[in-house]
Amino acid sequence: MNAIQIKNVTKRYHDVTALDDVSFTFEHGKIYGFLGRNGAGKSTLINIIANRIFTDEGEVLIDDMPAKENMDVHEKIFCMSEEDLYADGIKVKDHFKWIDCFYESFDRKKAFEIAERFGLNTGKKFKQLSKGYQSIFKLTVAMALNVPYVIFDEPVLGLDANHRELFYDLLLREYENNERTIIIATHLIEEVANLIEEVVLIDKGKVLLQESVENLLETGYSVSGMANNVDAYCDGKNVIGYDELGGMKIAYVLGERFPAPQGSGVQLSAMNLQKLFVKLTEKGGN
Ligand SMILES: Nc1ncnc2c1ncn2[C@@H]1O[C@H](COP(=O)(O)OP(=O)(O)OP(=O)(O)O)[C@@H](O)[C@H]1O
Repeated sequence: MNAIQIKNVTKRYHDVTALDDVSFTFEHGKIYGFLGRNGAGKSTLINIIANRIFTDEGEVLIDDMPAKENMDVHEKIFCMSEEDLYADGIKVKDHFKWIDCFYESFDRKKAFEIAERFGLNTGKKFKQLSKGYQSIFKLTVAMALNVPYVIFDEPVLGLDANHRELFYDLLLREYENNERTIIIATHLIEEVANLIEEVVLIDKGKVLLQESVENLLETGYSVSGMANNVDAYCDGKNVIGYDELGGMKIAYVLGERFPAPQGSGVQLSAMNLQKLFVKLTEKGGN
């Protein structure tokens, strides 16, 4: 109950298997980072959850109801993505008016407040907005909808650094006031590292890892020093990757962090989320 369950979902495009028997759950009331390299299958899964495309095998359940062509489910979920679903010639404020007519859960007052925070001119037509402001408009709509499940597919494309920070800040505040499930698919991992509670990492159509950020950061660390010292310390440990420069080596390790013995010649440091992601998914893109 109260979750998005992905059950044995497979999706193929001709000879490409975009999703390969994927099963996991987005629980209610958490902020997720949905991560993966280019072509990993993120948008495919998001589009399936949002009912824009269908699975070849398996199904998606939202609050225990099949998501496929189900209006009751439709009202619980909103997906903000790069695709332009808004008519070019309509002013932002009129878009708000129309959305208000179609979505019971749309808070028009909040939409205008958010627009003002971003400096979005609601008197402009959609096509007159810059790329960044078109994204801001779509974010504003997503944030002003009081639905239990909100999915952002690459939400900050085209936003400058100030607007990206404002978006993360507003999202967190919104979440604190109104707990719901927020799923953010992004490549800007470090930017969302402080925002997200749990990571789902997808790689070549399969789930590679689902873990809380806290656990990940606790169990991931790097070991640096002369190559032979690093190798000696890492013997028997779960090393997920290396960087090497001259005789120096850095090993990236997952697991319990045992203090380096005196004289071992290695230094242990925390590993950030982006490094962890890069090392886990390093072996070839699509
Ligand atoms: N309409 C389509 N027709 C054919 N192949 C497709 C189609 N959509 C996606 N694919 C393929 O499915 C795989 C997964 O693509 P998807 O867009 O889901 O990845 P993604 O993780 O969202 O990538 P990115 O981060 O680059 O947006 C890729 O190999 C892609 O080329």
